[in-house]
Formats: sequence, structure tokens, C-alpha cells
Amino acid sequence: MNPATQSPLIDGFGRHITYLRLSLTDRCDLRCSYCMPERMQFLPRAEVLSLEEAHRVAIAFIDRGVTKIRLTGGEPLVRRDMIELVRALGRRIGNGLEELTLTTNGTQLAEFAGDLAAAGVRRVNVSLDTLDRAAFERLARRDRLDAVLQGIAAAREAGLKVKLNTVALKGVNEHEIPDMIEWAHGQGHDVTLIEVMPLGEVDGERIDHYLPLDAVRRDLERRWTLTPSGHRTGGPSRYVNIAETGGRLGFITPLTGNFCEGCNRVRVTATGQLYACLGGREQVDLRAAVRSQDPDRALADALDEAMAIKPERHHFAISQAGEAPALPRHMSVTGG
Ligand SMILES: Nc1nc2c(ncn2[C@@H]2O[C@H](COP(=O)(O)OP(=O)(O)OP(=O)(O)O)[C@@H](O)[C@H]2O)c(=O)[nH]1
Ligand SMILES: C[S@@+](CC[C@H](N)C(=O)[O-])C[C@H]1O[C@@H](n2cnc3c(N)ncnc32)[C@H](O)[C@@H]1O
Ligand code: SF4
Ligand code: SF4
Repeated sequence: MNPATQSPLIDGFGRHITYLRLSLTDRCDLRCSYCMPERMQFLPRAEVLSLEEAHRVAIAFIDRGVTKIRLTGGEPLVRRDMIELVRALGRRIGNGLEELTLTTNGTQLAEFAGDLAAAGVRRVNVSLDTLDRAAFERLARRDRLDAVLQGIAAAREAGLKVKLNTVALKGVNEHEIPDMIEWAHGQGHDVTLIEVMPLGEVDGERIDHYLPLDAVRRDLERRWTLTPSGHRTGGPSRYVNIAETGGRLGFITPLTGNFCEGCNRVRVTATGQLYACLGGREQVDLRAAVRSQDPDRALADALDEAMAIKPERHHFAISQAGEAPALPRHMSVTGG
């Protein structure tokens, strides 16, 4: 490849892009009500990148200085052959790639935890919004809490560090948040709370369940001693240590505490569309590039274009009932 194409990825605001979130599928075995409607329309399989194509795309990013790759979805573990990609990318750890990880709903983790660890994955983020079986079934529209808990246990046994992601939802898991934090810290897992974002049509109103995390934090401060932590993962979470539980709690606050200034990431969907921002429409077609006559050159040009169009920040908000989502695209398309 031409050495000129190896320059680092720097956007128009001087931000270095070192983190790729790569979606392997938009399909999922759950239907979390804040993420997608029950009758979700999934993409035709023919539109999805092959694993070889996804690998080539990922390598193009590593060659341009991306050091962290997170596999996501949809549910990445429902793509049966995904472990082959994990193994192939795992071979780049220590050779450009510093971290290969994934975000999963955990339902299939018991099956894959050992293979993921063997391929070089060191930690996984598991989404878990409630420890109450009935509430889980209402929220995810599937009775799968036990499978998720087994998956988390299997991950720990396989030596994977687990971080739990919990979307904070008014009237759904609000009252359970302290108990979940205590449980997770008791098991040795970090937890991150996330504000719900207005992406994609869902059944019902997002504002009914929007819970600003500044208020949650104030409540937790009345209960426990929270001290800011310098811990950083390269993601948007900002952490505190909790003296009483002995664990770490993160906050992802796109609505009450914008973190776009430090943005270091882009996303690629399962069909090879690069979205320069989770909350924006700016898009570059990497599938066309990888399927072109000269994929190395075309991918390098496409990544340059992505840097040129990456916006400074998102502009979404949740302010009133009846509001259309900020973007029609669901989080399951861009992988969160
Ligand atoms: N608005 C916004 N939200 C993001 C961004 N990156 C991650 N999130 C949100 O944070 C959630 C959790 O992200 P994870 O998949 O755990 O990734 P991460 O926070 O980078 O993970 P760590 O590596 O553990 O820090 C995502 O699903 C999104 O909802 C971002 O760039 N912008
Ligand atoms: C889209 S999922 C993809 C990976 C996997 N299926 C999972 O649930 O972990 C990634 C993350 O996005 C979060 N998420 C989905 N829709 C969201 C929304 N509208 N607002 C905020 N977070 C959302 C989920 O809770 C999950 O932690
Ligand atoms: S949040 Fe993850 S597990 Fe839940 S429906 Fe969306 S993609 Fe599936
Ligand atoms: S919303 Fe966009 S600009 Fe802001 S941190 Fe996320 S991807 Fe970056």
C-alpha cells in the first residue's frame, strides 16, 4: 500500500480517531423496548458484509491508527460465524491493535466466552437493565434473564472482565439502580449507567422513560460516597468510585453532559456504512470501497472523506411527547 495512505485519522476538529465500533449484524434475539419495536424490520442478509469484507475494513482502520475495536450489533453473538472474525482480528493484538472487545446482551455468552478469551478478548460489556425476571421480560420482550446471568458468570469463569451497561429508565428500573450497582460490585463488575437516546421509532414514547443521570447521581450521592475516578477506557463513560460498595460506576450522559469534544470514534454498520457520528446522518459507503477494483486505495479515500465530514457533536434532545426520533436509524443499526 502507498505509505501516504497510512496517515492517522484526524477529523476537522483535530480529534484523533482511534476507536472503531464495528457492527456485525442488525439482528437481535431480544427486543428491548427503548431500542426497537417488537416488529422490527431487519436488513436482507445479502446486504451485509461478509466476514472477509468486515475484516478487510477493520484492517484498513488499524493501518490508520485505530487501536481499539468493539464488535457490536444488533446482537453480535447471533452471527454464528463471528468467532472467525474475532480470531482473525485477535491476531492483530499487539500489532497495531491494543484492544478487541464486544458489547453484547449476554444471552449467548455462556457458549462463546471461552472462545472469545482464547482469541484475545480481555473484557466484554454486557447490557443488563434489570435483575427482576418479570421486568426483564417486559423490557426485552423475551424471558431471557437467566441466560444473561449464566453468560455473565461464564465470562467471569473464562477470565473476561465484565462491565455492565444499564440504560436508566424512569418507571422501569429507576428504583432498582442502587441494588443493581451493589449486586454488580459484589460480583466484581463495573457498571455504567446510560441515558436513553432518541434514535429510531419504538412502540411508545421515549420521554415517558427518560431519566436524566444528573438527578440519578444526586440521589446516589445522598446514599453513598462518590469520588471521581481517573479511570478511562477510551469510551464516553466518566467514572466514580463508590466507597461503600468498593466498585466503580460510570455515567454516559449524551443529554445532560455532552462529551463530544473528546470524541475518538466512528461506527461501521453490518452493511459497511460508516457513520461519522452516532447522532448524525454523515455517511460514507465502505461496502462500495471494499468491493471496488482497488479496495486499499478506495478504503483509504473513504476514511479520508469520513474525517472531512465528521460533525462536531450530536444535536439530539428529548423534550416532549409526540416528538419524532432525532434520527430514523435505530441504535441496533449503528451498534450503540
Ligand atoms: N452519544 C454517544 N453515545 C455513545 C457513544 N459511544 C457509546 N455511546 C453509548 O454508550 C453505550 C455503551 O457503550 P459501550 O458499547 O459499552 O462502549 P464504551 O462505553 O465505549 O465502552 P468502554 O470501552 O467500556 O468504555 C453505547 O451503546 C451508546 O449507547 C458516542 O460516541 N456517542
Ligand atoms: C444497540 S446495543 C448492541 C449490542 C447488544 N445487543 C447489547 O444490547 O449490548 C448496544 C447498547 O446500546 C444501548 N441502547 C440501545 N438503544 C438505546 C437507546 N435508544 N438509547 C440509549 N442506549 C441504547 C443498549 O442498552 C446497549 O447497551
Ligand atoms: S439493546 Fe441490544 S439486546 Fe436490546 S434490542 Fe437492542 S440490540 Fe437487541
Ligand atoms: S454523539 Fe457523535 S460526536 Fe458525540 S461522542 Fe458520539 S459519535 Fe462522537
